[in-house]
Amino acid sequence: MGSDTTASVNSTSIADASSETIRYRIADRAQCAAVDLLDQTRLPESLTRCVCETLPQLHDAIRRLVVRGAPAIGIAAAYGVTLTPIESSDSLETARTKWIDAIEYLATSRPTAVNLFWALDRMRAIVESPESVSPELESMEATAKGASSVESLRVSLVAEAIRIHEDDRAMCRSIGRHGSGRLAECRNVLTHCNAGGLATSTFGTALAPIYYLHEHGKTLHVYADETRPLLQGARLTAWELAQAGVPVTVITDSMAGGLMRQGHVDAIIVGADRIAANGDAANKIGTYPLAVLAHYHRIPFYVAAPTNTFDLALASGDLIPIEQRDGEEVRCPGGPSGRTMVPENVDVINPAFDVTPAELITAIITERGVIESPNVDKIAAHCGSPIANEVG
Ligand SMILES: CSC[C@H]1O[C@H](OP(=O)(O)O)[C@H](O)[C@@H]1O
Repeated sequence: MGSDTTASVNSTSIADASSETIRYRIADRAQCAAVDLLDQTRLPESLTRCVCETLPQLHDAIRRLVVRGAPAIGIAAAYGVTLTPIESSDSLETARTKWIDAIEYLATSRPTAVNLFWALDRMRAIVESPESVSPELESMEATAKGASSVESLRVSLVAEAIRIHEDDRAMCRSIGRHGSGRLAECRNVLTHCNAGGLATSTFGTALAPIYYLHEHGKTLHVYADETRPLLQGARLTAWELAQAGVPVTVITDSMAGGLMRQGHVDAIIVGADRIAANGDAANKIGTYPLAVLAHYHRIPFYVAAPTNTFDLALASGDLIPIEQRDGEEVRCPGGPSGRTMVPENVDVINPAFDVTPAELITAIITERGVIESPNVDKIAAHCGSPIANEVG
């Protein structure tokens, strides 16, 4: 294998303590590229890297939440496409077929976060676009010289994956800027699961306004729901906020309502995995009850997400596919080595997400601005796309 050149995205912001969530390594001719992931299943006890060199390794890493968070799995999957084994003898047509097969395989890793499919669609567009192959490489002379149209297309795919990564960095910072005005007067903000730098390229979505304000001298206190069963809030949000010097208190999910009733929560901000055309938002299980409690207690409830989290083909949140995960995650909260907390002959269910109706969302904060009281017309205008067909 040639000498490795780690093409990581350089860290610049305070949230970048975790921005090394995803790194990409390019070897000579990229026949041995690798996607280098911070293994989020090992946080907060250890900082362990999981280096994926094959499609099955990357698929498994997404499936096991080694890398997780809607934008982060999109970025990882985009890089994952370039891990596709292409033989030097492959024709352009054969290579294109292998890349499309890889895209369709990676699309089976998790069903809910639309960012995964959005990123894979961007990669598919490169594979299928004639412009992705340098015209001069199409000539017989270039091929005779050893240049390869397959090589040209592979380079275009790597470039697109890096662009997806870089675009996400810019989107997260914009979300931070747009959301900061909503939280600037708050003292205590509650969040659920992890929608920070670990869930994105860096800086996060729900945590972005908090990091932005912290960078500009206004530091909030954050209540982090532990977020059962996988505890992304306790393990990941608390870790990255503490790394960034933002005061954070972990609470059990069941404590949130009491804190709101006592007046200890000034606002709630969460991420999203998929937002339907009418503004209904799917997010980590336990988000919907927070929205209901916030509505009852008249506390602002914000969803922060880039516009590539909107799925305008779905008219309502009832149509969002909800990932059903292994019940073992509920039975053994400490993981395979932990104690079983549920009697063997008792059933469990483990939906990874729930859906919050748009009417419970005060505003959706994106990289383009803020959608107040979201509805289908405002979202279509905001995203600049045709309105989804009204069904159901
Ligand atoms: C910035 S998207 C974060 C979003 O993704 C999380 O789900 P998971 O940890 O299963 O990937 C959760 O819903 C977060 O809000």
